[in-house]
Amino acid sequence: MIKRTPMVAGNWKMNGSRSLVESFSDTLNTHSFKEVDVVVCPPSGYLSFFVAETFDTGGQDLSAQDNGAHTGDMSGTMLTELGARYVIVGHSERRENHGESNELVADKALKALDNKLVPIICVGESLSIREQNKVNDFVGAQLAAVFDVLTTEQVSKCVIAYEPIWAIGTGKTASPEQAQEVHAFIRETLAGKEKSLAEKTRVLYGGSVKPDNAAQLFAQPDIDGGLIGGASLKTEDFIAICQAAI
Ligand SMILES: O=C(CO)COP(=O)(O)O
Repeated sequence: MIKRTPMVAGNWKMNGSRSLVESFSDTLNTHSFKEVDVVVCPPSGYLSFFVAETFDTGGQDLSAQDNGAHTGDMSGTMLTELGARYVIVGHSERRENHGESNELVADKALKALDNKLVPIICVGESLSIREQNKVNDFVGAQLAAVFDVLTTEQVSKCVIAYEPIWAIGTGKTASPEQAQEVHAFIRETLAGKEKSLAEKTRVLYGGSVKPDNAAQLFAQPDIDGGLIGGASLKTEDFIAICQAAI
């Protein structure tokens, strides 16, 4: 049985400030996170202001292209040069607000790997999909698109994040049982490709994770940590969530 190191990643979305980056770095660096991998994903313009000693940084998106006439986009190489080790791909806000398809998300994951970045691939359903009892079909299709582009070996280098859209920023967390059910499905899907892939791959939960619900969620057998939005902007809350993952 392979032991997976838990992971907590903060997604600042389009929030924060230079002074928050500085105070965040100072406080986080006084903690040693030995048994949990801690990642902060700020808006990319802030990446180089981080002094990250006890944690890593990541981008929130990258282009599927290497360079060229793509105004406003950021390449994997650029993120790497700014010190990022991870990058979120396929967040539901990008899928919805920027029309990103399952196929484009898979291409972005591949581009991240090409640039030695660890992709955190987000999947998750809307409330209407859940109400139609189609969660597994929907999440299964999102994962299938990844397997169309990435080899099993490449998927083993990724992190998956299950983020039900109805739980993002709503204060409506999935219950530990609801989250575990989908995490188990994701792990079965990975096992369908290769047993060791399911054992190795970290699957995070995201959606209204707070210090008071994190421990219960992270205690589920198939939940390896969290992708945190709002609470990742409050240093003490974020640290408490990181500690709940150990
Ligand atoms: O979207 C999320 C992280 O990527 C979750 O956001 P909240 O934690 O604010 O619900």
